[in-house]
Amino acid sequence: MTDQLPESVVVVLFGATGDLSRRMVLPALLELHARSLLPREWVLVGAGRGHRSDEEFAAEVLASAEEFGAGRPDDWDEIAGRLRFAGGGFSVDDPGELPDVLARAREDIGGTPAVVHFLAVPPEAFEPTTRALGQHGLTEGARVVYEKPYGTSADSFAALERTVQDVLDEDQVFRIDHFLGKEAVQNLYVLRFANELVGGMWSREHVAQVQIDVPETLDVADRADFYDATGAALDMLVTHLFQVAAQVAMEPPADLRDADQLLAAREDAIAHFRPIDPDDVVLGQFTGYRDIDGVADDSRTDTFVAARLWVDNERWRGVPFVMRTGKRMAASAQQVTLVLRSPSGPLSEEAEEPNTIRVSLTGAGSLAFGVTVKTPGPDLGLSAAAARLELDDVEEGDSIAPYASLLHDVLLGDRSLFTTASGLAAAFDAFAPLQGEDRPDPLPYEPGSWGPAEADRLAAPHGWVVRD
Ligand SMILES: NC(=O)C1=CN([C@@H]2O[C@H](COP(=O)(O)OP(=O)(O)OC[C@H]3O[C@@H](n4cnc5c(N)ncnc54)[C@H](OP(=O)(O)O)[C@@H]3O)[C@@H](O)[C@H]2O)C=CC1
Ligand SMILES: O=C1O[C@H](COP(=O)(O)O)[C@@H](O)[C@H](O)[C@H]1O
Repeated sequence: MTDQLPESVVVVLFGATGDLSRRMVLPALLELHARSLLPREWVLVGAGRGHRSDEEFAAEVLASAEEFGAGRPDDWDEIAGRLRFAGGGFSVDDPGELPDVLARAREDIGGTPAVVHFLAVPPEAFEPTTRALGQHGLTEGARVVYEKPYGTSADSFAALERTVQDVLDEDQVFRIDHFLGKEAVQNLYVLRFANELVGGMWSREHVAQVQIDVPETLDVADRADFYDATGAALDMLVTHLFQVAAQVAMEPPADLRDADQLLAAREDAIAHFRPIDPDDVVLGQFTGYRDIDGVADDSRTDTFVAARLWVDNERWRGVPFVMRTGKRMAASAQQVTLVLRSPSGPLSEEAEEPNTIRVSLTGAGSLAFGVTVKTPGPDLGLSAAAARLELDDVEEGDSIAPYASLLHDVLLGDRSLFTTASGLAAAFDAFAPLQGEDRPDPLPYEPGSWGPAEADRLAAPHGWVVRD
């Protein structure tokens, strides 16, 4: 890690016209600019297969800021002057306008700006774009950011990885999983390692079950093609939920600020994931999904997945990690819950609810303790209660969006919040049984519900903590 921003940078955003760019990447870049976290000189080159003038692209960037970011920046005219578009596609056979636009951007900035290529394109475009970067001499000294899913199976992951290693050195490669950039996901290890109150509970001695629950009310109609080819398990489980599980399960690195140690700790946790037993998985598909334009009439794609994962190491042996996510569900939440074992002693049988330590990953996050208290009054009755702390309720705190945080790390060369090749290989190995012939059929569920009732058995005996 260099720990220093480069003097100047050109960011090339492949897929700049797409959904992810509009909703997350462009607002993140503007957030970094507003917070003075970009190099003094920077240029953004949007790259795509169609054609646009720089002015047309600037209008799209502004629309993205107004819809998904902080609105029109006060210094918009200055920002607009930093935006370029390179159309005509980018392949091994034909690099389109990119080499020329990039060369002009470098000239405009002067000196030798750093270059970041951000691949916000569908997964099938990762390999051809990587090869084209090599073919057209655009890799030297550059950093290359890959979106997720980085591979869609153990085999396709390995094939992509071979191409990437052919063309790039590992320290040039940044594989994004934006859940790792969330403030609250980083807070998981701060809460644990800086507080005995939390960290003291962090093992099978005290924890009966870990829940990682990300229900979404969101629809998929505006990205049906992508979604129908992907499904909930690939889109969310083997990616975000596994990475969060690794963040929970990892052994303490000696130095949390050492990127290599943090990466190794997360990787080691994933290496202990037992391959998922298909009997420990419930897939679902919401009623009406097959009527969406772009979805096959006989689609078996899962829009819901609940799974029970076992982490075979000393700390977690025998503790189920139960995970759930889906579209068109009853509510949106992103919550990690440690469900604690019952205490021994005189009131051990009486508490209605187990103690919980709950971390919400939404926004800047929150921490809540579910405890049992005395019911106020003359008798010794017991009630369930919760104490909650907003994690951005901290003096001088100013939370940062995940993509802004991760893009900033790319500029610094800090890879600690990115995934590694061996971590992803182990994740696909644990996931593989779900891609074989034993994959369960998706069960129907009503939009606005909590998914198929069958999924409740996976969270027994406590039940899903996130509920009505
Ligand atoms: N959307 C989201 O919420 C999230 C998406 N992601 C990941 O980000 C990536 C992009 O997702 P998203 O923006 O939704 O996808 P889109 O389908 O919107 O595609 C992005 C852009 O990529 C270009 N593109 C499409 N197909 C190809 C192709 N075969 N070759 C080269 N370029 C192509 C298109 O731009 P043009 O026509 O201008 O060339 C398109 O606008 C994916 O890997 C996805 O998994 C990750 C997290 C969240
Ligand atoms: O990667 C993805 O993440 C989003 C959820 O992200 P968040 O930033 O809203 O937490 C999910 O909706 C999408 O399906 C998936 O591709």
